[in-house]
Amino acid sequence: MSKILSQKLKVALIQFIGSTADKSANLQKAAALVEKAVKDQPETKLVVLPECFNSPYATDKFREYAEVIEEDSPSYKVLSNLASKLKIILVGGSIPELEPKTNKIYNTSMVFDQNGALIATHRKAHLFDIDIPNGITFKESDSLTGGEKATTVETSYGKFGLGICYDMRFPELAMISARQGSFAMIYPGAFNTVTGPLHWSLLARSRAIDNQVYTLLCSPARNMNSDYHAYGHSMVVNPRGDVIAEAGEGEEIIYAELDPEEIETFRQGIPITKQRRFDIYKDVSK
Ligand SMILES: NC(=O)CC(=O)C(=O)O
Repeated sequence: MSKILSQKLKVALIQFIGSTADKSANLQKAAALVEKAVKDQPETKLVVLPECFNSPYATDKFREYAEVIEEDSPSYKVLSNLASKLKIILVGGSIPELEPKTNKIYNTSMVFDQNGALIATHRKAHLFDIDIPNGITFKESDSLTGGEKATTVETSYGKFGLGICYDMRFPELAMISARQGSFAMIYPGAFNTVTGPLHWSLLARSRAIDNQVYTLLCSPARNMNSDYHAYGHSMVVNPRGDVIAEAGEGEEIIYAELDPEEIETFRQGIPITKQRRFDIYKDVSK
């Protein structure tokens, strides 16, 4: 049987502050760090950037920083060039996207392959509208529109599912991708100092063990000069639910090796992927 991940895959998650007011400086910094990640550990083949990696994470700023997704838009150009120059799969965190036909704004992740081709986009499907008394109030739907699809990305190594931040609270997206044969779920995400300690690691581990896949969460580093204080703690969780790499709160690049044997071994030991009772819950399994 062919493996869902074709070979061992070294990944890097770039946790950094890209939320300053100067978008082009944020973009240049992201590019420099992606180059550094691959230079420091040349076997790295997949790199992930954080949610809103080149703009403030603020509902009143999304429109100002938004880009149309097309070949000559600034983020597209930089990410595509990096991916082809470094011969990596690049999960470009997310950016505010302007859809020119409807004038709507989305929170969108672009993924590029080793040739610099855009192979997927995912629009954050579940908007972060929450109100925790004495905690945090945030309403992405003040300026954003939610995406309409689950996203599974096909690469030369195998498939992975892609969600953005709040999407990870909804197990269905991960379940759909895992059942399509994904080896990992990747979530650029910016939890905060209220919800991060509560749920970040728990959700990463839950999505991993629900589906026996790797889970990769890539956060911005904490910026105390911005209004939104990202949690940090970018992490990689293996299919058994162990955190195998974790950042602190500051700027940091973390690495991990994803191993197809590990997926197979965990799945053989606890064979939930073969024990599903679709006769009972077929209505939620598609
Ligand atoms: N920022 C988000 O989209 C989600 C988040 O912070 C949370 O779910 O908590």
